[in-house]
Amino acid sequence: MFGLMDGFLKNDPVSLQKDILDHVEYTVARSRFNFDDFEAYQALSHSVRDRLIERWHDTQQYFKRKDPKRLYFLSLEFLMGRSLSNSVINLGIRDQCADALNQLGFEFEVVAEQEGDAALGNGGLARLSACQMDSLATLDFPAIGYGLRYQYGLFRQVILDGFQHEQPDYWLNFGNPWEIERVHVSYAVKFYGTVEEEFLNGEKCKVWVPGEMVEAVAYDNPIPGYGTRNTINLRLWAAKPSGQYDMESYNTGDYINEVINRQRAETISTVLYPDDRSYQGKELRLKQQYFFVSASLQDIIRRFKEAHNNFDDFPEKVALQLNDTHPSLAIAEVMRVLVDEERLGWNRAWDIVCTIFSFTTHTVLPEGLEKIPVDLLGSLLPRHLQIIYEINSIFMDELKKRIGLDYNRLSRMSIVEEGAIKNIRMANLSLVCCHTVNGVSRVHSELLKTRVFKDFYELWPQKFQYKTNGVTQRRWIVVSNPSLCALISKWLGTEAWIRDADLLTGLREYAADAILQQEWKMVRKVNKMRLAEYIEAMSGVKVSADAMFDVQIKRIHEYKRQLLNLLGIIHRYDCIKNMEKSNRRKVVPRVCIIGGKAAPGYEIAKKIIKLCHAVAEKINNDSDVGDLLKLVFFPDYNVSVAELVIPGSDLSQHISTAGHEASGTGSMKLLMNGCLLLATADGSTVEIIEEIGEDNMFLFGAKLHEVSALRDKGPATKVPLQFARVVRMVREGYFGFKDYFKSLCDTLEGGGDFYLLGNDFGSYLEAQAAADKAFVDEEKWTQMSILCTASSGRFSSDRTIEEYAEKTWGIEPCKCPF
Ligand SMILES: CCc1ccc([C@H](C)CC(=O)N[C@@H]2O[C@H](CO)[C@@H](O)[C@H](O)[C@H]2O)cc1
Repeated sequence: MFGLMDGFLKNDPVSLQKDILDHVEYTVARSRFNFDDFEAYQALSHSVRDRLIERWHDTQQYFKRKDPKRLYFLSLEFLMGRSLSNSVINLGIRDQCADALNQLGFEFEVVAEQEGDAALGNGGLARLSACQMDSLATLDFPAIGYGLRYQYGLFRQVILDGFQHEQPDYWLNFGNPWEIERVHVSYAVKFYGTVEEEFLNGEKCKVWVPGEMVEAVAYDNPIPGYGTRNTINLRLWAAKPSGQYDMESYNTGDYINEVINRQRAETISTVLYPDDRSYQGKELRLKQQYFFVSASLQDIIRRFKEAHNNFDDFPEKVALQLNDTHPSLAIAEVMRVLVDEERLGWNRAWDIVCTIFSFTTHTVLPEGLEKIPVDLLGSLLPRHLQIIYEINSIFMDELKKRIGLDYNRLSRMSIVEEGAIKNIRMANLSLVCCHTVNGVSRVHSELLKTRVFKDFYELWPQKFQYKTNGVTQRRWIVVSNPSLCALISKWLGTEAWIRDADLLTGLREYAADAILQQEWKMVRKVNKMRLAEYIEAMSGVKVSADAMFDVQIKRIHEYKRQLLNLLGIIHRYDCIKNMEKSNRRKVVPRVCIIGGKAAPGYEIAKKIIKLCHAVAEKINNDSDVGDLLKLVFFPDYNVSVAELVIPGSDLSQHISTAGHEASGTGSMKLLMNGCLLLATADGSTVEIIEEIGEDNMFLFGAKLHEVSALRDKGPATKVPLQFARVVRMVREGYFGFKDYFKSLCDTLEGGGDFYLLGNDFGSYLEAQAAADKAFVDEEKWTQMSILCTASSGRFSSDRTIEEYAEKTWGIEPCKCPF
């Protein structure tokens, strides 16, 4: 087992014990003879942090010496969750830590629960970034992640009387042992001001005279690989008042205001924008985007210049990944630095920029593409607006040569959107500049080629690729489901699958093996009982671990159709109520679990959460139905809740209207844990079907190519009676709040139903009935469950990263030898 000896720090339980007690005394400053679970967590975390720092130093030193081409992953969101368990597992010292704690009278699991989530992101995109950092480290790639160190992460969801309330997530309240403040790594970031023309050695050049300066200070978060010494860096920027003092105001004795003004600077990195739908074109959001882009690029160019003095080498040493359009101001920023500061000349600068940038979009809907009002950009970043105009006019000229004067197409492709409000289309800027553009599943990329970016695909087909998302099996099996992890290793006779998920296919031959089935069922039962305990503690609802645990856990969105799930539950309840008592023994008991946050301003999504509670209130207190059906809403769904729910899930729902989910990654985590999927053929589910076969999952609903025709049919679409009935039950107040739910019902009837819930309701109920039928055949179900895990290897983020490294970034592993 690796990890016995780290650098200077030893990893045997006695050494760990000593380090923990030293940190209790000297870091946490509590008596080593009297400290509680939280202080034990702090002390252990600092002991693990020390070991991360050793590996981090060795890795960075080695990268410095080898000077490989590096990947710089720019993302405004990283949903890291907890770090303790993941770190000790990737360092290979979990058991030693548990032993050390035990000897001090503490339980590892209890201590690990003390940690709060680092929730610096909204949902899919943010968690994907975190999974990809784990794979980049494990595969020894020389990479750095850059982002923002929000003081407030994604809001805490508090449910009062069934309504979502948002509470600030001040996650740094008790400090954060997993970050290292780098006071010496800081850069000034400029805003506002004007652009002057000056002559420098006879040449005209542009000089940006800023109106405001803010300091960006680095906080480093070591990211350990699994089974390797490589530990890479996630560098997050925090805004601090800049050092420059406005002496003027001091003279006037207006000191207080001066301090308050300077304090304002810090607001830039204060809070994460919690709305993962569209862009509100808010100035603070734009300031956040430019702040982290400018600091990151200053850091990247400083590192490059330490070893190079010719920018022609830049593309050989630097690959810049734009995680959606949020960081795409980086394109204009590199141009500004290379043209205005490094004086490289426009064309040479543009050639470099077009060689270093690649772009991933995570959005399907054109209206989800980011646009920045020209006025806003012009006042905050006047030089960047000039540069984007220049990029666009050159592009438009080239385009006219290529496609002639097709004004509709020219205006569709223009980076500048004319109209009442002129906007900059950040996706178009990214498409014009980046050498590679990809969607996050095969279906998604087809939609980009045929719809969203059709014009650009026809112009530059070679730029378009797809990289189907993945998730890390380290966090989503080894950390969150240790008993399943041990069982898999036992039957495969190796732990190599933890670094090579394709080896999971080795389970296929044992899928019908009675002994494995027995052990598999046992592992799942224990995880379900743990989940049942949590449900009772959290909601007071007693659930039976023998029931089918049916889960839908993801952000609340109309296109993800949590409402379809709820209408299905109402139908199931209604059927049970109207069923002969004698027939009830044929009913498959269900515990329905729904979890997810709604963007604070997203009213319809909030009504869906309320309806879920109203329906639960009715069903869970109906002794007539008893254990046959329970509905539980999991409040404050986050990474840690997912780690608890996923191992105990029998069936999971991924029921978005076809053509709306770019990929989906929750499905992959559940698949890895042997949970069966009830799904539409959307996003990455299409590739999951190919891996595990239609007969190992429950499919339903309109196919992608059918959706637009069905929409055009509108009110003519025939909806099953059951659908009209359950909608009427809600509309007529069967669950109360009649007026409050009216607008929700209106989205489904009278020609509405944009997401085709009515059209898909029939096949949805059939799929649910098929799941019931399969569940009672334990052998069959367990076989299907084993095959899900066995076929999940392709959906490891290791495969995703290897594809990016080879086909987009052109980077090679750089494994730290010692
Ligand atoms: C605040 C604005 C904003 C807007 C969109 C977003 C993200 C792009 C939304 C998102 O998370 N998209 C999801 O990305 C996942 C990872 O690729 C996919 O699996 C999901 O299908 C997609 O919805 C974040 C923030």
